[in-house]
Amino acid sequence: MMHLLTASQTRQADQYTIQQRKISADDLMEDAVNAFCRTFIATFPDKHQFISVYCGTGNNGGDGLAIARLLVREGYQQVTVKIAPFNRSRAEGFRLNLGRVESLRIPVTELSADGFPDESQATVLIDALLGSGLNKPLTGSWQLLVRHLNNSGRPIVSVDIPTGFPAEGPVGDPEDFIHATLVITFQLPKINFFFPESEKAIAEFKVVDIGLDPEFISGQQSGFTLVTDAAVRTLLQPRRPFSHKGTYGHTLIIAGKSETMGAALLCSEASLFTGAGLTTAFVPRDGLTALNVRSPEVIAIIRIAGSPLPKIDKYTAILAGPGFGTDQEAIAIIRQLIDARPGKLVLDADALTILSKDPQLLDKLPAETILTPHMKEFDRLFGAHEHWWARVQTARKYASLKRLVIVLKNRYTFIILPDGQVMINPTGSPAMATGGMGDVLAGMAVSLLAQGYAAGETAMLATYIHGLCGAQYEGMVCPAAELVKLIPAKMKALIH
Ligand SMILES: NC(=O)C1=CN([C@@H]2O[C@H](COP(=O)(O)OP(=O)(O)OC[C@H]3O[C@@H](n4cnc5c(N)ncnc54)[C@H](O)[C@@H]3O)[C@@H](O)[C@H]2O)[C@@H](O)CC1
Ligand SMILES: [K+]
Repeated sequence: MMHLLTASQTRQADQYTIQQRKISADDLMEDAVNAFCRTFIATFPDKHQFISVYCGTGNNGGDGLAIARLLVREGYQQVTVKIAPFNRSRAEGFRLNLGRVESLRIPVTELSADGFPDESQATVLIDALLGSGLNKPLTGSWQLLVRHLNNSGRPIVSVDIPTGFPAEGPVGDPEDFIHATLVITFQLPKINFFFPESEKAIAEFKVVDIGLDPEFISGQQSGFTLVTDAAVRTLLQPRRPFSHKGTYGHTLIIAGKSETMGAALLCSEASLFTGAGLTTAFVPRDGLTALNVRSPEVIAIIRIAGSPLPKIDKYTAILAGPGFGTDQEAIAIIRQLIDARPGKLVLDADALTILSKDPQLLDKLPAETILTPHMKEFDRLFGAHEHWWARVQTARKYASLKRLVIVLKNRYTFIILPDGQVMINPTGSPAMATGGMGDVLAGMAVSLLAQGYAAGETAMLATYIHGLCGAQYEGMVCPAAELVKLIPAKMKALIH
C-alpha cells in the first residue's frame, strides 16, 4: 500500500530526507526540479515554444526559477519568468534561484495586480506560484492572478500542486485555484487529487520521484493509503490443486424484481466469475427463466409474495439489494436477514435505501458488514454533505462506530475500514459509468467474502479488479455484462 501524506507530513519527510541523506535543501530542490523537467521536456519537447514561468516567493517559486534555468540550459529559447511579489517573505530556495536566473540573463518581470501580462502568445504556462505551503484560500492579488491565468486559455503545467488547491481538506471555490492541464507532483500524489473536487483543478497528474525517504513515508499515518498492484498481488490467492466447489464458499444473492431482474443476473454472474464455489439466487418466479437461460450454474430459490427468507446457515456469504425494490415485501426480507445475524454480509442499492429509512436496522448490522453506496445512497444513509471531504469524514466516523466496511463508490472509490482508515482504489475508467456496474461490484464482493477473504481485503480486491476490468474499455463504453467476462483473466494476470 502507498501511504499518502498530508502537506505537513510532506514537509517533515523533506526535512528527514535532508538530514538522512546529508544533503542541503538546495540539493533536494535540485533533484525535484530535475525530475520535473524530465517529465516536462518529454511532454513539451519543442525548444522554440514560448514558456512563461509564474513564480511565488516561497519554495514552490524557488522550484519555478530553477525549472526556468534548467529549461534554458536544455536549449529552450523562449523562457520568461514572472514573479508574484504579493507575500513579503522570501524563502531561501527562492532567493538562491533568483540569483542564478538573473546571472543567466533570463528575462524576469515583477507582476503587479494593476495589470497582468497578456499570455496569448505563450505556448504553455508553468504554475510555480504556491505549492503545498498553502494554508488558507486565496484572496486579493493572488485570486486575481489565478483567475487571469485560468482565463488565458493557455495550457498550464503546475509544479507539485495547482496554486490555491489544498493538498488535503475541504476544497473551496473552483475560481480560486489554478485549473491545470497537467500537474507534475513530487514523490506522492496529494490526498485531494483523489477527491471529485479535483476534476477542475487537475486534468492529469504525473508523479515524479524526488528521493524522499521511503521508510519515513511508510511510517506516517495520514489515514489515507492508495491501493497498489503489489498489495493486491500479495493478497490474491490462486485456487488450490486439491480443491473442490466446497472450498470456495456458497453465496446467496437476494436481488431482482420482475422489472429489475437484470441486476440479479449481473450480481449472480459476477459471483460465479469471481470464483465462488456455488451461487444461489433468491429471485422472483418470473425471473426464473431468465436466470436459467443466462446462468445455468446458478441455483434458484423462487420468491413469491410473502416468501420468508431462505435458511441462511448454509451460505458462506450473502448479498442483498441490487434491483430488489423498497416495497413492504422487500423491507420485510431485509429485516429478517439482519435479524438472522449473517456472518458475512454485503448490502447494496435498495438494501441501503431500506436501511436509510430505518436507522435501527443500521444499528443492528453485524460487524464487518460491507456497504457499497454511491454518493446519493451514502447521503441518504448518513445525511447530506456539502463536499467530499466531509462525506469521507462521516464515513470514517460511522465505519469506526458501527465496525463497518464502507465502499464509497466514485472515480476513485474510497474504502473505509472499521478502524477509520481510508484505502483509495486507483483503478477504473469513465467507460464504467454505466448502469449495472454496481451490481457487478457487489457480486464480486460477496464472492470474495465467501472464498474466505476478510471484509476489508474483499473490498480492496473487488474494487481493484473491477476497475482493472473496466479500464480495458478505456476510451469506449463498457456494459456491465461485458465487464463480468473479463474478471477471470484479470484475476489470473494478478496471480501469475
Ligand atoms: N521543503 C522542501 O525541501 C521541498 C519543497 N519543495 C517545494 O516547496 C513547496 C512548498 O514550499 P513552501 O512551504 O515554501 O510554500 P509555498 O511556496 O507553497 O508557499 C509560500 C508561502 O505562501 C504563504 N501562503 C499560504 N497560503 C497562502 C495564501 N492563501 N495566500 C498567500 N500566501 C499564502 C505561506 O506562508 C507559504 O509558506 C512544495 O510545494 C514544493 O514545490 C520542493 O522543492 C521539494 C523540496
Ligand atoms: K503550484
